[in-house]
Amino acid sequence: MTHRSAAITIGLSAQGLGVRRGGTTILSDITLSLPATGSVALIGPNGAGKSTLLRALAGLLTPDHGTVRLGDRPVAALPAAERAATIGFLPQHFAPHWDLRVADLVRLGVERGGTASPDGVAAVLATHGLGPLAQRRWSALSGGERARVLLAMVLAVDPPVLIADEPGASLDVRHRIGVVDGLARRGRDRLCIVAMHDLDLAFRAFDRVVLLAGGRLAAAGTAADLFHDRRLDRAFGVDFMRLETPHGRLLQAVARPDADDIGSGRN
Ligand SMILES: Nc1ncnc2c1ncn2[C@@H]1O[C@H](COP(=O)(O)OP(=O)(O)OP(=O)(O)O)[C@@H](O)[C@H]1O
Repeated sequence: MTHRSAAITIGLSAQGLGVRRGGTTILSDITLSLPATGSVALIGPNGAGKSTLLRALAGLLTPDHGTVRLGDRPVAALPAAERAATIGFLPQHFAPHWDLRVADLVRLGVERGGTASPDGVAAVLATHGLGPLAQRRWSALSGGERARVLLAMVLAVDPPVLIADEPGASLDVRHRIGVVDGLARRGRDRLCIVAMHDLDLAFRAFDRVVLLAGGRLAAAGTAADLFHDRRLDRAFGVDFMRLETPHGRLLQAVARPDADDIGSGRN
């Protein structure tokens, strides 16, 4: 039985989402509707609530208020197997229980996707340029190599909805562009939501941008529209110079004269 064909025709939405942890409000009144296909960059300053929102959208965290729905079905009510086949989640931090070899980790992903042949594993390794690392154990990988293995495992399932939390954070510039561009391209026939700090990549590669600030939805819209929105400057506490080039949109951040001196540790 496959859930993919049913899920791909429906979007993901949140109504009145609120999350509190340790007596603190982390997310407040988030209402958001995302289509069945498209690439969505989730941006916002440190601590804005991006990871928390992604985990709530993936059904990995139970909100204190509101509901997340896949189409018209609450994500919380989906059987675990159906949710896992429908919503892929790429966490910011991951450690496997066992110190497995790369090929075995990829096999786990391929098996979850329902194609457990050795060819399937080899193809996934080749697609992600992981052939040379196939026999390496997880503990012997660099941070960036681990991120690429994790991505290969999740993409092997080929879920109709993919949620990724800063997948490019530990990657060098070539791999970051390759991975994040690849995720954005999934938006042509899937829904792909990616939290990221690289604003240039967000505005160049993604259809839509969602801006979080202080646990609230500060703005959401097409990348073209939001690029010019001054709420960006307010959310990040800087002034952006906006450059539109043949290669994409670029934001050059300029510190405000009255800004706190974050690097000194005195703020
Ligand atoms: N279990 C918890 N208890 C208390 N506070 C928490 C808990 N989990 C997260 N927070 C706080 O909630 C806020 C949002 O965290 P979250 O990780 O969602 O932000 P983020 O936008 O992903 O940040 P970053 O860009 O730094 O990764 C932070 O201030 C964080 O310290």
